[in-house]
Amino acid sequence: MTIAAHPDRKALARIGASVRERLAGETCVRRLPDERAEIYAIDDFLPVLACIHLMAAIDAVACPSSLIDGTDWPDYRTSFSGDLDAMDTCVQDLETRISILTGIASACGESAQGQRYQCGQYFREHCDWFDTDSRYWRRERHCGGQRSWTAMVYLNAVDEGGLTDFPRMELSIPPRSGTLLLWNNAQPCGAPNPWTLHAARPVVRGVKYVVTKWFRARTWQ
Ligand SMILES: O=C(O)CCC(=O)C(=O)O
Ligand SMILES: [Fe+2]
Repeated sequence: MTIAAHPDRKALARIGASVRERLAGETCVRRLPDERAEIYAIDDFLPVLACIHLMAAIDAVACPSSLIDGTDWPDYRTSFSGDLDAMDTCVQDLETRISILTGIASACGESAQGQRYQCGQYFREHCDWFDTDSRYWRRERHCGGQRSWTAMVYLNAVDEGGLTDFPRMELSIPPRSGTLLLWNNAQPCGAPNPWTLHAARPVVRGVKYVVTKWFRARTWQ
């Protein structure tokens, strides 16, 4: 596919530039050391009490995780997950913090999804951007289109394992309570960025909790 042909490319290039500019002015934000993808970490993004509340909220909704393409590959994503209550004030506070930081309208974000990995559980290598040649894209293109940025907050530290790896760049991020990881799923030109391939490695000791917000190029519905 030529660069110009990627769906939502112009919107993604515009969103990328405005988030980049905004983050550049934030001293608390550190960019991970690889030019091939824009990945940022912000420590102490969420207070401990909010993390504790959100872990309990995840326990209340967690069911075996599914995959966006609707396939049932039992070994691909073994975690438990669920959409968090949009009326929960902690969830709203998290969403507001992310929108203030990034400047991306909350309306472009999918429901906040909580995820729990128990011992041995993982999420194998995947990209968060959509494969626009797939069947599921016929549905997703009408629901806000391509994914722009991913914002994921770790709610706790894990005794062993549970790292988020970007294997194509040899980056490894250990979970830490309250740290936000933020990455652009697109390249500066707005085409999907294959370097953003990532995985949640198996938890070896402990339990891991995260909340993920995936943003779209347009309003999510
Ligand atoms: O749990 C992780 O470290 C990664 C989760 C993830 O890839 C996602 O929510 O899209
Ligand atoms: Fe992901």
